[in-house]
Amino acid sequence: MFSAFRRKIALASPIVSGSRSRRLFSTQLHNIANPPRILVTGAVGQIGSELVPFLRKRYGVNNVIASDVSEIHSSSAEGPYVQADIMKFDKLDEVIQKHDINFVIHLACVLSAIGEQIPVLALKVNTRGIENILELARINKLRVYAPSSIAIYGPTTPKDETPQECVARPTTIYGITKVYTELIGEYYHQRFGVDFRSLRYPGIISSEAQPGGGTTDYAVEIYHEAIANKKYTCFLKEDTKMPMMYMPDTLRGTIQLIEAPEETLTQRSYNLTGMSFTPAEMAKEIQKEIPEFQIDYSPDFRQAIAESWPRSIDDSVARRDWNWKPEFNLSSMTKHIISRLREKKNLPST
Ligand SMILES: NC(=O)C1=CN([C@@H]2O[C@H](COP(=O)(O)OP(=O)(O)OC[C@H]3O[C@@H](n4cnc5c(N)ncnc54)[C@H](O)[C@@H]3O)[C@@H](O)[C@H]2O)C=CC1
Ligand SMILES: CC(=O)[C@H](N)C(=O)O
Repeated sequence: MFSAFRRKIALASPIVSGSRSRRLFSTQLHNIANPPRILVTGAVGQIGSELVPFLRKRYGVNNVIASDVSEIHSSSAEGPYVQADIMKFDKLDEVIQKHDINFVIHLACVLSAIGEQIPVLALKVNTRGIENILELARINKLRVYAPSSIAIYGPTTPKDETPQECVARPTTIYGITKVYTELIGEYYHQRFGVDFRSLRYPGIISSEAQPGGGTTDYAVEIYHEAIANKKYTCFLKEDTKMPMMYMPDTLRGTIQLIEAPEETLTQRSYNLTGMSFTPAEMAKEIQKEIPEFQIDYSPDFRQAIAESWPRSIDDSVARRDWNWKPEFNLSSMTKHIISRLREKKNLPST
């Protein structure tokens, strides 16, 4: 009876062993003759709006299909775009078949601050989204990259130089869903051979795209306000140190991980960081470029979230396994962003 049951299950969902499946599911991304066919979910968000053009430059415009629940897509991301809700399995399946997708970059999510305002939305979008993507990956033999976050860590995690492997008991709904993302991704990898990879991004800072409702958003808003109004009211206390990374490093690190040969990887989800600083340190750096800039502080509910996360991250395992090394620090990023924002607004450089 048991063997009949096993045969039935095997027919319904063809399970393959880890090593064979890794060969089956892996696509050599840098193979020019056979480029990947990538679906990016959440493509309209902060990371997607810069990652999509970056991927298109590397793999070809028509090989990267941007998608989001939103009807509108960024003007900078010109190329194929599909409106698709991550909760709708059949619609996603249709897009995958129609565009011959073999790799999903899953960015659709609800970030930490919005997550604490509407926990049930974050819970649904962030868990059902990854479940749908992984199940589609299992059935269609797709690769999956889905970012995690420093939000997987919580108050009982070591705060400084948080190691790759340590206690991950977050207190935000967003963090809980990110732990789930990592674990379910690892399960699909071990059980079904899906090539699942992830990076635990710190706060991502960009000059081009606006943040989408996170706790680290102050570190993006501050530059825009410094240029527009020469002052900023920060929603975190001045001494709240957090791990961060500039977008060009994020894009480079993401490509490095997704293109890394399978045999070099010792993890499915890697710690990653660029720098760590406080709002006061960031303000000081901005004042070197804009001496009149003023900052004041009015901490809100996001202070408690920030205090539950690490102050700095140990990403030595990523450095060792696939040669990760950030290029920007607080000073070089600040100079770069301010000159970029001035350029966009046709303002003189000093
Ligand atoms: N931006 C950051 O600082 C960090 C981001 N990450 C991760 O990177 C990924 C992308 O983040 P961001 O671009 O910053 O987020 P974002 O909030 O800017 O963008 C998320 C996108 O998902 C879309 N979306 C929401 N619900 C959807 C649904 N039901 N169906 C389809 N699309 C839906 C939104 O319309 C939005 O365009 C997420 O997994 C996030 O957890 C991790 C750590 C830091
Ligand atoms: C660190 C993150 O995951 C994100 N930027 C957030 O603040 O929610």
